[in-house]
Amino acid sequence: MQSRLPIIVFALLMAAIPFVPGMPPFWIVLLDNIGLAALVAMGLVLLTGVGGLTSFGQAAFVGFGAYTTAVLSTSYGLSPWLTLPLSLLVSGSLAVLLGLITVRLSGHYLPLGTLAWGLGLFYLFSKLEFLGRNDGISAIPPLSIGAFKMLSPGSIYYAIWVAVILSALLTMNLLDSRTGRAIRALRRGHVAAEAFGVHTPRAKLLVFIHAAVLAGLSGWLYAHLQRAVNPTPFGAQAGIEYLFIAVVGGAGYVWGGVLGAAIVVVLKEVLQSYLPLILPGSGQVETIVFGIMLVALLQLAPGGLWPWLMSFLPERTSGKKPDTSLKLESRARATGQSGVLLQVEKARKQFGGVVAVNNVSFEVQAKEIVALIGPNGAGKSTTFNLITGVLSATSGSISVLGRKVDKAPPQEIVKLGISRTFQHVKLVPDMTVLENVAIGAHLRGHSGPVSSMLRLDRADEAKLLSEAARQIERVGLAEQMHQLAGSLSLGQQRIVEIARALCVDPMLLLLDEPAAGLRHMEKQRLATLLRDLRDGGMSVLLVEHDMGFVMNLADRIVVLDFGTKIAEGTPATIKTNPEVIKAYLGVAA
Ligand SMILES: Nc1ncnc2c1ncn2[C@@H]1O[C@H](COP(=O)(O)OP(=O)(O)OP(=O)(O)O)[C@@H](O)[C@H]1O
Repeated sequence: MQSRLPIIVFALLMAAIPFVPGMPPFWIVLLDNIGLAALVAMGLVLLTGVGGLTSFGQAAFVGFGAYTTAVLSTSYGLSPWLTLPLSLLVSGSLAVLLGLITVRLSGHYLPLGTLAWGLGLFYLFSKLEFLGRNDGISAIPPLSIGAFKMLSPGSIYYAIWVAVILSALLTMNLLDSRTGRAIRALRRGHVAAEAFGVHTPRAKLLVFIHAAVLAGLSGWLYAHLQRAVNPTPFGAQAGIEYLFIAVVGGAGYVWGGVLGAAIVVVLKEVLQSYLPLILPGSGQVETIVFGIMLVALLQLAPGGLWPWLMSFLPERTSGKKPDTSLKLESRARATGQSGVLLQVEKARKQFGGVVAVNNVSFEVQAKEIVALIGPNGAGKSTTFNLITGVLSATSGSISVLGRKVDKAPPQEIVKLGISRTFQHVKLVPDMTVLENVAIGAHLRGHSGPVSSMLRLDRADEAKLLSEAARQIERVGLAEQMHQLAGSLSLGQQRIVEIARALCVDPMLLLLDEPAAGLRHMEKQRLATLLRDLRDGGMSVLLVEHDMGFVMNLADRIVVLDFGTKIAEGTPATIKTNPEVIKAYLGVAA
C-alpha cells in the first residue's frame, strides 16, 4: 500500500494557495483549468497508460457531463448538486454503450474507433436543437452552498481540487486492488489475464466507465465554472490534447495526469501570452512552438515526466512483507474415478494448411509429472493452448475429470484447477513480483471495483497478498518480492510465472519451458519443487527442451513430431526409442 502522506501534504498545499498574499487571481484561473484537465487525464492514465486502451474520444464525455447539467439546470431548474450524479450517470452509461462497441477492437482499430465516436459526438452536440446547436447553452447557474454562490474562479477552486484529490485517491485505491491488478494485466494482452480468470472485456469496460465518469465530472465542473457550454471544447482536437496531457505527464501514473495537466495548461498560457511579444504578427506560431516543446519533453522523458522525476528519488525495493499466516480457501481435490485428470483424445488443430496438432491423444493422471517433448514446431505449445482454452480444437476432444471442455474459454478452464506458464514470459514488467503473482489468485478473491475504491476490500486483499507471498517464498524468490518483475532475469521471471500459476491452487500445472534460462543450481531447485508439488498431490504437464532435466524428472514422456504423437513412455523407454532418437534426440540422451 502506498503512503498517503504525500497526498495529504499536496492537499494542504492546494488548500493554502488561495491564501498566499498577493496571489494573482489569474493563477487561480489557471489552477482551475489544470484541475479540470487533470480529471480527464487521470481517466486516460487508467484507460491508456494502465489498461493499454488508447482513446482520442475523452473530450466527448466531458461534453456529456457538461451538457447534462446545462440542460437540466437551465431547462428544468434542477439544482447543480442534483445534476452531479445525473451527469456522471449519463457519461458512465454512454461509456457502457460506446465501450461495448469499442473494447472488442484491438490494435490501431481501437484508437481509430474512439476518434470516430469523438468526431461523431462533436457534430451531434453542434446539431441538436435542445443542446443549442453551435451556440450551446448559457445562463447555467453557479454552484452554491446555502447563500454562498461559487461565481468566481476563486470560489469554485475548492470544489475542483476536492474533486481532483478525491478522484486521485479513489483511482489509486482501485489500482492497488484485485480489480486494479486485473486492469494492469490487460496491457500484456488478454491471454495472460484470461489464463487467471480475468474477464477481459469486463475489465476493459470498467476502465472505460471509470475514465468517462471522471471526464463527466470535469464537464460538470466546467459547465458551472464557465456557466455556458458550446461544442468547441468537446471536439476531437480536445480529445487529442487530453491524451497528450496524459502522455506528457506519464500515462501510467495517476499523478502523471495532474502533472501533465499543469505542464500543458501553463505552457499553452505562457506561449499565448508571451510569444506574440517576442514574435509580433506571427499568428499561430505558438501552436508550433507548443508542439516542438512537448516533443522535446517526451525526448527527455519518453515515459512521461512523472516517472522521470520519480527516478531521482531513492529506489524503493523493500516493502512490507504480507502476513503469510492468512489463508484462502483451498480447492476440493477431486480426481476422476480412474485417477485421470486430463484426457486429450484425438485432438487436432489446423491453421489454414498447417496441421499443428494431428489427432494427438494422451492423458495426465493425478500425482504425475508428464513431459511433452519434440523438435521446434512439433505442436507442443499449440497443445497447451488447446488444453487451456486459448485455442479451440478443429476436432477431437479434451476432458478434465471426465468433463468435456473443448469449447470452454480460458477463464473456465482455470476454474477447474488448471493453471499455466507461458513459453514467452507474460508478466507485467512494471508491477512488482508480489503484484504479478497475486494475479494468479484473482479467482480466489471477491472484492469488486467499488469496494476497492472505498478500501472495503482490505481483508480480502490481505489474504490474496498472503497467498502470493507464500507462493513466492515456496519458489525461492522471497528476496525479490518487492522488485519490479521486469528487473529480474528471464530465468527468474519464469519462476515468478510458476508462483503465479501456483496461486490458482491448481490440480494440474502446465509449464511451458520452465527451465529455459535457468542456471544448473536453479534447475535442480526447480526439479525439487516440482517433485514436492507432485508428492503433495498436484500433477504437472511440462514442455521442455532440456533433456537432462526432463529425463530426471518426468514420470512419463509424450513425444510429438510434426504435430503427431510418435512415442509415449517412461524416460528409460523414450531414451532408447529409435524413432524419437531419429526425430529429436539425435543420439541417445
Ligand atoms: N497461430 C498460428 N497460426 C498459424 N500457424 C501456427 C500458429 N501457431 C502455431 N503455428 C504453427 O503450428 C506449428 C506448431 O507450433 P507450436 O508453437 O505449437 O510448436 P512447438 O512444438 O511449441 O515449437 P517450439 O518448441 O519452437 O515452441 C508450427 O508449424 C507453427 O508455425
